[in-house]
Formats: sequence, C-alpha cells, structure tokens
Amino acid sequence: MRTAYGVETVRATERQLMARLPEGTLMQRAAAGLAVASADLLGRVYGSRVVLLVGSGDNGGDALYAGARLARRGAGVTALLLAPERAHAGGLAALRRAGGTTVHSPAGGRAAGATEGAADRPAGGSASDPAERPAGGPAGPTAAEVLIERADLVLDGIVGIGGKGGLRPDAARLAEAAERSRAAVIAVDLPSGVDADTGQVHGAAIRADLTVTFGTHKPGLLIDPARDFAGTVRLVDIGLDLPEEPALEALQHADVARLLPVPGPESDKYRRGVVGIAAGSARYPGAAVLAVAGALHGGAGAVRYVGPAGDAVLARFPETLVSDLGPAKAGRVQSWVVGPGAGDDAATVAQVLEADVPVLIDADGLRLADRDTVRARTALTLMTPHAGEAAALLGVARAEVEGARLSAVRELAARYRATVLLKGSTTLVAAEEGAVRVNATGTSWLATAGSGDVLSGLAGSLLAAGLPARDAGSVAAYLHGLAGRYAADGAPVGAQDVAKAIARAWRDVRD
Ligand SMILES: NC(=O)C1=CN([C@@H]2O[C@H](COP(=O)(O)OP(=O)(O)OC[C@H]3O[C@@H](n4cnc5c(N)ncnc54)[C@H](O)[C@@H]3O)[C@@H](O)[C@H]2O)[C@@H](O)CC1
Ligand SMILES: [K+]
Repeated sequence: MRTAYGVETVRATERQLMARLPEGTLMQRAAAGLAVASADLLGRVYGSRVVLLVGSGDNGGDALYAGARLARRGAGVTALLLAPERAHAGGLAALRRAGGTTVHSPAGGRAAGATEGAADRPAGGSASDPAERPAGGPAGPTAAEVLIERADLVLDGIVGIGGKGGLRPDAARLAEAAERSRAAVIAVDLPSGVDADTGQVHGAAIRADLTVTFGTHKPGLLIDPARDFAGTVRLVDIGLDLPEEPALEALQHADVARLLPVPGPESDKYRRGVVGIAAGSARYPGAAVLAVAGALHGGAGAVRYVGPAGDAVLARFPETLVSDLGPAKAGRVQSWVVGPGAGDDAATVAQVLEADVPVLIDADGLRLADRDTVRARTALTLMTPHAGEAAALLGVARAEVEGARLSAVRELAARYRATVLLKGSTTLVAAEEGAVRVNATGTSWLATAGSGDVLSGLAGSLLAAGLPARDAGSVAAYLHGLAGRYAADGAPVGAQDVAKAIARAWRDVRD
C-alpha cells in the first residue's frame, strides 16, 4: 500500500523525531537522498551545471545542502536566492564551502548583468515585476533565466510543505524559466506552488520531471491537478514514525490480489454472489450491455439483469439471468447496480434503493435518486459520479470539483452518508470515515463513452461478492484502469475492449 500523510501529521512526527536527534539530522538525511536522486538523474555529476532555486525556508535548506554535495563531486552549482537575507544560513555556508556560488535572484537583472560563477552578487537590479523592467524595447532574459536556460539540472527548493497559495511573481517567473529550459527539474519535497494536502494548484507552479519527497508521500503528490506537476515521485526515508491511519492510500498489485474474491471448493454461483443490474433504456440499451460486461468480470457468481434492454443483453451475454419484472420481483441478489443509461426511469431507481443489499448508483441514477432516501439507507451505498455529476450533487461548478477533488469527494461522502468514487484521471474513493483511496492505474484513453458503465458493473459485482464499498470501489477502479491500459496500448479504445481486458488485469494482479 502506498500511503500519504498531510502536513500537520508530517510536522508533528518530525517534531517528535527531531527532539531525539542531533540538530539538523533530518535535513541532512533529506539532502543526502536528494543528492543521490540528482546524481542518478544526471548520470555524470562532474562537470554538470546545477541551478538551485532557493526560497526562504527549510525547503531551500535541503536544496542548498544537496547542492553542496553535488559541488563536492565536481558539479558547477549556482544557487538563485529569492530572499538572500532569509535563505537557510547553514545550507548557504555549506554550499560556499563546497565551491558553489550564490546569486541574488529576484529575476529582474538583464543577462548582461550576470556572469556565471560570479559569487555572492545580485543578478542585476531589483525589479521583480515585468512592469518594472526598463522601458524601451522587448525585455531580454534575466540573469537568472539565462542560468536556468544553460543548466543540466534545476533543483526546486522554493517552497515545500510551508507553502501557502500559488507562487509569488518572482518565484513564478523562475518556474516558467525552468519549464522552458531543457534542464531536468527535480522538485524538493513537492513542486513549489502545489498544495501538499489537497493537490490544488493556484496559479503558477513548478513542473518537475522528478519529485524527491521526504518521510512520506504528501496527498497532493497523488491527486490531480498537482500530481501532474510532480512527475515521477521518489520517496526518501528520513525515519519518521507515522501514525497508523494515513490521509490517503493507494492500492498496489499485492493489496488488490489480497482483496480479490476467489471462489473456494464449496462455492456455487449463489454463494459467490449475484449482482443485479438495473440499467439501460429503450434509448440507451448499450449502457446495459456494458454494465453487464463489467459485472461478468467482477467475481460475482451470476449477473441478473432487469430493464428494457434484455434482448440486447442476452444477444451478447447468454449467461445473464434476465427478468422483466422490475427490481423488487426479479429474484434475490447480493447487490444492485442502478443508473447507467437509465434515462428518466425514476421508479426503478426508487425500487432499487429500497433493497436491503449494497447498491451502486451511477450516471442517470445519481440524478434520479431521492437524496433523503440515499442518506437514510442502512445497507451500503456506493455512488460513482464523474466530476460533472459530482458538481451537480454538490451544487457547485464542475471546475470547482476538478480543482479540489479531495475535498469534493469527502464532502459528498459526508453529505450522502455513502461511499463515493469520484472518477477522473486520479480516481478517489472516500467513505464517511477513514483514509481516502486514490487510484492511479487509469489512462486518459479511458475517458470514452461507456467506460463508466463497465466500471459500475465491475464494482457492483465485487459488492455482490462481499467486498465492503471502499474496497469494491477501489479494486474496481484499479482493475478497470489496468484493463484500460492494456486495451488501449497507446491508441483509442472502446468500452467493450476495456471490459474484455479486465480478465487480463485480474490475472496480472494475482500473478
Ligand atoms: N521540518 C523538518 O524536520 C524537515 C523539513 N524538511 C524540509 O523543510 C520543508 C519545510 O520547511 P519550512 O517549514 O521552512 O517551509 P518551506 O521551506 O516549505 O516554506 C516556508 C517559506 O516559504 C515562503 N512561502 C510560503 N508560501 C510561498 C509562496 N506561495 N511563494 C513563495 N514563497 C512562499 C514563506 O514565506 C516561508 O518563508 C519541507 O518541505 C522539507 O523540504 C526536510 O529537510 C526534512 C526535515
Ligand atoms: K519545492
């Protein structure tokens, strides 16, 4: 299991540990790990050009100490100090002792004002806003920008877990220069400008190829949009003694393998669970077929279908038990999936919600379900909205959900007293309490019509097999994401192909 802890927890555990260790030990551990990761990325340290972006906190300290280690191995290291008077004193001294140089960098000075290797001098004037640049003619690159442009590696130590809001203008300009440069960019602890706890990005942020994070992953490193800024994430152990329950957790192959329902010698189709699918309409029969396709691959012993698309379902999947009597009279099931392609059939949704078994509500079902009835249910409820549907359920704009996915999914779970799976490039699953699960196996090719119907069937099937809602949702998202990758293989993919590839995902996870 990959886990992530929020800033408050990191700070508390760091305090405990620091009280027992000589001063500066943790920063040295962090810097050592950062230097190793930098050397790995550079390949050859000797003769390489390394630029450190240094803010006013300990994040900058990490960068300076790592820069000192690289300088000792023969790299040419220049630190751009955003606030020289507040830069980490010990780190500055270490860098200078190792032969590194420092440059004052509110990015105002023109390139002519900077000489590479000029130690301890301002890189030009103090103008830090484009409006303050010398008038007349297009402004050339600043000294800092030229250094970044020529670098092989940029270490982003502008701000770490102490960051508040988006980057300030002078820091934002360095982030833009780093993005333009061909240099590899390593974010120290997390990309400056992203919110460690939520994954929100307010304005400019560093775009990293690699993030070297200390002690634990931070939630923001696993959730979009911030995840996209982090690149590959490498965790450096600094010895933190973290509490049992993380803020966020991400299943890995071994976790999924442990959770998958596997039939024993005594199993028959009823003991393995029957999943009921109440989906599709005369207008959208395909949604029923796809939900059934997902359900057949989810580990339940049988799939029961109710709705107007029975013929279409049977034509594709003759093993389905089809009924046209409606959910209440269809026969026993251990879980229901309701909503995909349901159109305006509110009566079916209402009948399903009355059942005393776990219910998965998706798509049209999310719109048609009576909210008080959902809240009052005693059996499990799993809701599977995409960002647009989540926005409608919360009464906010879609962009608000997309920008703050973690708080949106938590809020939905609390408001509807349900487990909620929020679909997207990083799918999140939140129950009313406990760690939120994040899934990152997906691919953007999965954003295809019908793909969500397959996911619903799959997750519903896992519910019927007896998995709790959080496990059913996160295991389904994991398998579905993998299946999407296999089916797409770098090219557009249809939902049916995703359903077919679930078996391969299942086998790979169990191997
Ligand atoms: N506390 C510890 O034991 C350890 C901390 N470490 C490092 O220390 C970092 C935390 O250090 P700090 O608490 O000093 O905080 P940071 O260095 O993350 O940031 C604080 C400074 O950044 C400035 N700042 C805040 N928001 C900004 C923004 N949007 N734009 C520009 N500047 C901004 C603040 O004015 C403040 O001076 C971690 O992320 C990690 O890199 C590591 O050395 C490991 C050990
Ligand atoms: K950083």
